[in-house]
Amino acid sequence: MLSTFALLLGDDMRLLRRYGFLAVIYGLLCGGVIALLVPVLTHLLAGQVDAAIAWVLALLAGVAASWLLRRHVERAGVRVGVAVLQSGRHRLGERVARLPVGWFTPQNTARVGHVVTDGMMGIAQLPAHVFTPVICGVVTPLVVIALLFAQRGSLGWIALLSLPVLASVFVLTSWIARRTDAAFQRDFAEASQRLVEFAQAQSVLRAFGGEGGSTRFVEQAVERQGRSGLRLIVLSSLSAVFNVWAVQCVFAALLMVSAAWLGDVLDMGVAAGDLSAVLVSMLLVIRFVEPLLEVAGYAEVLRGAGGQLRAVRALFEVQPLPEGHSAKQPADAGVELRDVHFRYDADAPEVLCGVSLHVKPGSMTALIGASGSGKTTLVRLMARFFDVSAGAVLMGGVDVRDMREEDLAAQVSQIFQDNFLFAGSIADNIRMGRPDASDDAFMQAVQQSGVAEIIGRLPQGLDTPVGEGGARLSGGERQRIAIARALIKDAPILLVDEATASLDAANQAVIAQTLVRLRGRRTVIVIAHQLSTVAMADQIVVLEAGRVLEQGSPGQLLAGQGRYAEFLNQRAAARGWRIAGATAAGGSL
Ligand SMILES: Nc1ncnc2c1ncn2[C@@H]1O[C@H](COP(=O)(O)OP(=O)(O)OP(=O)(O)O)[C@@H](O)[C@H]1O
Repeated sequence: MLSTFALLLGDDMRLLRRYGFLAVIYGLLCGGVIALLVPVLTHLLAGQVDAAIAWVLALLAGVAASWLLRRHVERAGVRVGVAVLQSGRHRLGERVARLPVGWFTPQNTARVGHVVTDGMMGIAQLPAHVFTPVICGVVTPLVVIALLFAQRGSLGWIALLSLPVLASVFVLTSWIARRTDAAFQRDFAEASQRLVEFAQAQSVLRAFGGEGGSTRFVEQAVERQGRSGLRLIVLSSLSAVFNVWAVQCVFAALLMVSAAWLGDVLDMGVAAGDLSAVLVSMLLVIRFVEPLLEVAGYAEVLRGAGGQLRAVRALFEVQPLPEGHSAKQPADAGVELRDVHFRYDADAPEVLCGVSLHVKPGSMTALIGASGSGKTTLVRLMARFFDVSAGAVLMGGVDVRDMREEDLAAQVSQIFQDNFLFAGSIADNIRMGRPDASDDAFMQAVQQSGVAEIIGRLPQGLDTPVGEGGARLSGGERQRIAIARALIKDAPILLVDEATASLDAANQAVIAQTLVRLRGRRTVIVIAHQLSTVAMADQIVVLEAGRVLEQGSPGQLLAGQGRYAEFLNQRAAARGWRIAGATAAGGSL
């Protein structure tokens, strides 16, 4: 717990240390106030009112001091909370910003969102609202134990020995509840995923009358979530009951010993002084148990907080890509892959198995291959979304792992399928490609990308807000803005995923024109889906199951009568089946 706070707070950890120190002092002071009750009660029970007055005054001073200190503790706790929300979020943000781009899957992005919002808020509230009663609930009983020892050894021993027993019970119950909670969170996430999937797939389900199967999956997931939710409720309430019950057992044991002592005093007619000692001890027993009951009540909250802290810690534990520090600049806009191997996870199969490739500066390379052959992975490695498992990716002769992030970013621009837009205006999103671009360069990118046609239709033109993630625009419009952003960046190497699935015919044409325009002026590496694109490439690379099957100019590959030629022949044979007007040059792969 503390180590996660240290990760979040950094230098501000001193605030937590100060808060902890004050909370311990406050717990000791509360114990001190209880200690003052002993002489007050002893004198009052003995009828020595005058002697009691000084102690009563000391007691009142102690109560006032602890009230004042409590305010300080609370303020210190709030300061820690504010530091968690400010520097903690900042530190987490810095960490997340250094993670590999490829790590940002929808699942991981949702994780970050959850941690930064609910998780951090929950953690920020811990010091002020949870830690203070818990720290006092541990420190104050320690003082009371010393007082009990002074009153009667047996009571002191029972109280002292009860602490490790209670700690074990709390740890055991929270371990059981934590395991059940983990199962519930897993089933909850799965049920939510199924429900979202079900909602998103409505058009398909209704068109194909396939609701039955999908509803069954949703129902099964919701049923599983219901079962694990019920188990969690039962076990967590049982844990809470068991914790309180354990404290009550300690209370019962202390009361029994006190009652036996009282019986001895009454039976044996010992001096009245002993009777007041028994009564004072009984009061101490009550003051010993009270804070422990409070701690038992917080066990569930602490367990929940533990989950949030673990989620934060897990984010800090994701390893960022090592930073490159070489000041060596790429010699040209060439790209080279040297015997590249890659797997997404250590225990996953290899997705790329020894790919070697040389892309000349200013040339155009078309990557083609069946779905899953590794085309997207290959261009992701060029943009250093991940690092290769073995081999090397070089830009202008420099290994991308040695390049500073800004140098690599300046070298490469991308037009991929999952283009993200920020919640600014269309102009903001385009200018992001190169904030210092001239107005001429900006307008050129707007024209060339087809954005001019979009803004002509919108009353606010370039100032139209795109909404969160570009939600107010169509997929095609988002794509054009992303193309404009890539064009304005003017990086020497352009990586393009010509994914036809997400492009309408007009946008396909925009991409095609962009490629034609840039051919020979920039190094273009394109995951090609259009035959026209493949035909104009200087080099075609055919991938199959993570290996380069064929590589060469369109003419060479055709002459080689390999997979590419086979594919073109199949296309030619099938052309008779195609709707009039579709030519090889206009078909899609
Ligand atoms: N983020 C990921 N985590 C784990 N495996 C992945 C991930 N992305 C892709 N893969 C796997 O890597 C392999 C290659 O995928 P890749 O997307 O590179 O192929 P592709 O040729 O681009 O396919 P497509 O044309 O369908 O986009 C596939 O088996 C895929 O399941």
